[in-house]
Amino acid sequence: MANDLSNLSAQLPAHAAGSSIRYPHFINGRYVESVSGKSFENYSPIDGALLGKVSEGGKSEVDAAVAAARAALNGPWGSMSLNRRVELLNAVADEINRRFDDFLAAEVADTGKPASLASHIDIPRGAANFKIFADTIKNTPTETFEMVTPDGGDALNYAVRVPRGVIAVVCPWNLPLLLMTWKVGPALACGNAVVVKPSEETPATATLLGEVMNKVGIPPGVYNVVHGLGPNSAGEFLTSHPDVNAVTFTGETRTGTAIMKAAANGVRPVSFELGGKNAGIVFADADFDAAVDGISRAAFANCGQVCLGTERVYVERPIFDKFVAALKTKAESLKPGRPEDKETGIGPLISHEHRSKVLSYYERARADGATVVTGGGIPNMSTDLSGGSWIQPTIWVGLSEDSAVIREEIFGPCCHIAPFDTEEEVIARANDTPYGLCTTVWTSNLSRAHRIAKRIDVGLCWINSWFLRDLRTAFGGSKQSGIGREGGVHSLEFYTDLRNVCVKL
Ligand SMILES: NC(=O)C1=CN([C@@H]2O[C@H](COP(=O)(O)OP(=O)(O)OC[C@H]3O[C@@H](n4cnc5c(N)ncnc54)[C@H](O)[C@@H]3O)[C@@H](O)[C@H]2O)C=CC1
Ligand SMILES: O=C(O)/C=C/C=C(\O)C(=O)O
Repeated sequence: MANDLSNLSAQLPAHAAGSSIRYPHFINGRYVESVSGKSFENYSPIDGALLGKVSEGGKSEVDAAVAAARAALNGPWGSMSLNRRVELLNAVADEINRRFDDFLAAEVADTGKPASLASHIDIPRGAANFKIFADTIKNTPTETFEMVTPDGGDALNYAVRVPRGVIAVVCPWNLPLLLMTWKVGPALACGNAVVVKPSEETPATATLLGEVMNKVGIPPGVYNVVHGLGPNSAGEFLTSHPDVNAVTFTGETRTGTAIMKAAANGVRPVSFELGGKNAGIVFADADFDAAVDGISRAAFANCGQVCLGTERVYVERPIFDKFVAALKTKAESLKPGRPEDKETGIGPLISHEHRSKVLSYYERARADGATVVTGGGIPNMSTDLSGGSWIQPTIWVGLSEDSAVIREEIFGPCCHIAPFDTEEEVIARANDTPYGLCTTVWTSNLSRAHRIAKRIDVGLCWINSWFLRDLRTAFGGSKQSGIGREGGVHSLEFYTDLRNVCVKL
């Protein structure tokens, strides 16, 4: 039996002193190790130190978690009133806020991101994701239709939402708490039970959330966490488990393809938010400073590890040189450093493996003839941080549109900037990608902004902004960037079945 996780928050700050954390599964309200005793190591992106050992789940753990979820649905959770469920989810949000510092420490230990970023975005959103869907499920009506029956009588149709059942929640490592709760919040609000498979890189916050669930009185089995890897491991076993009713996933398009095949067995619905190669478009009439600031965030925030990020920037020719120079200044002002330091402007990548991938694109850009405006390599770090997966924010110009650097998702702090001359041309270039997640357009001409929004093939179009989120709105990607929309009532569409009841009067 693993240590119970009241120890996790106590252990995380102790990382500096060299202690090792255990990350157990959370199944049926209890922290447990794998039956096999297997585990894998988890390293700090900051300095490469061993953070701890994560239990490696297999078929037994997935079976146990799915069975616990099913039992909860057949037991107290399934019969709980909507009001009580909503009360409990609000209590989860309050408890995350009460333990804000513990979640912050866990998220920062996992990802190495600046604490200033996590405390503004990741942790507040972790709590908000429970509150918003508690509100949504309580306040969203369903349809009713009166009808005349063939015999001239009356009938009344009304729809009721019923939970889908056991939901598999497969998560990535870039925004671990935010993205996991973006799925768990609505899934539970709709009355489902979940089995979460966190990314192998970021086990902490999903594990810690188990404590919160127990503390506020969520019944055992409603929220389960099984750690492990993807293929031939917990991820694959979970998504192909016959008693899972639906799968929600955020991550790479290739992984989405594998999960979709697994979900096809048993015809289970999927909700996918996948990769992107998003374009940023800046017109000469834009508020220049706001555009530079917005594109800088879109390219470099979270060390470029945001699926909504911008790796292709198109700038109208009259301001091209000035824009490149200004973005260079921004990139060079982002100082890498310890998450807790106030001056830290950029964290490390998630792992050395991911850094090798990003660096391979940095090499590729050079080979394809790019001019490196800034960056292009690994920054000099102090000895204590030299084992981390640090990388320089990087800007290129001069690549042709068929370079892999322009076409493939890199998921690092980098962008290519190209000049454009006409609206027509830039729309065509922005749309020339198999992806369709989002775009960010900067202009003071609102007619043009609306025209572009209509013609860009994306799920999300930000005008004079980026990553401005209203959680009631539809969120998701077009083309190979995803299937379905979540957010507000759209999440209810995925996490419930709508049952029509027809009453002959
Ligand atoms: N939000 C996004 O769009 C993200 C994109 N990425 C991109 O994906 C690349 C690979 O990163 P990964 O962490 O390996 O992403 P991934 O998409 O392979 O993994 C995400 C999650 O899926 C699980 N998984 C992997 N294969 C699976 C399978 N066959 N069945 C079920 N679950 C499976 C993983 O264990 C993890 O929990 C990165 O280099 C980055 O470019 C990574 C993270 C987030
Ligand atoms: O829901 C949000 O606000 C953010 C979502 C971001 C991703 O899905 C991502 O970076 O993978």
